[in-house]
Amino acid sequence: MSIELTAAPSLALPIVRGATEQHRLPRLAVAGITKRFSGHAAIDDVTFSVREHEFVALLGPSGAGKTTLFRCVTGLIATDRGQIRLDGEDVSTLQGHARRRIAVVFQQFNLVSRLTALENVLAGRLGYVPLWRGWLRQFERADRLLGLECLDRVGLLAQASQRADTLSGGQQQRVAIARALAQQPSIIVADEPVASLDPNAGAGVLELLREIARSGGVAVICSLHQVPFARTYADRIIGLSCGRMVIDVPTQEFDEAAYVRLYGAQRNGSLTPPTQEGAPMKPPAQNELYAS
Ligand SMILES: Nc1ncnc2c1ncn2[C@@H]1O[C@H](COP(=O)(O)OP(=O)(O)OP(=O)(O)O)[C@@H](O)[C@H]1O
Repeated sequence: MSIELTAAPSLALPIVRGATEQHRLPRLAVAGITKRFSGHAAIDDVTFSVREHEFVALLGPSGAGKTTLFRCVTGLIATDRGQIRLDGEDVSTLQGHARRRIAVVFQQFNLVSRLTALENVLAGRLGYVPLWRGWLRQFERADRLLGLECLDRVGLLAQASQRADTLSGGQQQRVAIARALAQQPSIIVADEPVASLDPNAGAGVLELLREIARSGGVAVICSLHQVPFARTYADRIIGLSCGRMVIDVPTQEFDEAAYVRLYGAQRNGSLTPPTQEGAPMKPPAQNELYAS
């Protein structure tokens, strides 16, 4: 298929090489947020930021508060205390288009199975077109071209007219990422995006998210249960335990002590222990990627 992309709003942004941490703009800034359910703090005084071009992995045991944190960040639930800013704006005040700058990728893809890959991607444009156009699925040419560009970006241009429910799990998650890109987001919040995928498809999806962060101005924060995946793909690792943020380090500094702080003592010996306390661990071997 040959397409002319010049009419569509472009996703192509220059790769920033050599840009230091200080030069990168904070996309998401979370300051001292707390969320309680029936008096119990699911997240407690959490502070961190995610900068443009950054891929941050959020780790933590079950019940640590990862989903609650994401629900606060995406505005699905209100916090009891603290502030969340997107590109400097208070998230709780964002309306319409501005709210679409936070895109979410779910574990279960959340595609409409009877629609094509392209139609699913165009759902990412719904906040940008008049309501009646969305209902009738009558999108402008520029939106359709943008949708195709997004599918091309995730390697699925050839599947544009294929029904979503005929795609593999890995392909469906790529369509979901293309839909997120169609929102032209400042940040992509990915809630366990590889939990339903086999190791190779999962690695492909994380590689794609990392590439999106690096080559565009988009920031990515991604919760994971696979520590080796986080160590392979993330620029930075933050960790929640019992609702509190206990780790916020560049990935190469995520050592044995950090692992134990988050999860307690290792039971399966899947991560190579450091030679001395606090020393960085070796990058994981391919067969370790799904070990923990
Ligand atoms: N709507 C709710 N009402 C009451 N308690 C809740 C609610 N949502 C979350 N919680 C509680 O908040 C805590 C954190 O839950 P959360 O789902 O955020 O953890 P998680 O780290 O995402 O877990 P997992 O990795 O298993 O998905 C848990 O104790 C949970 O029971």
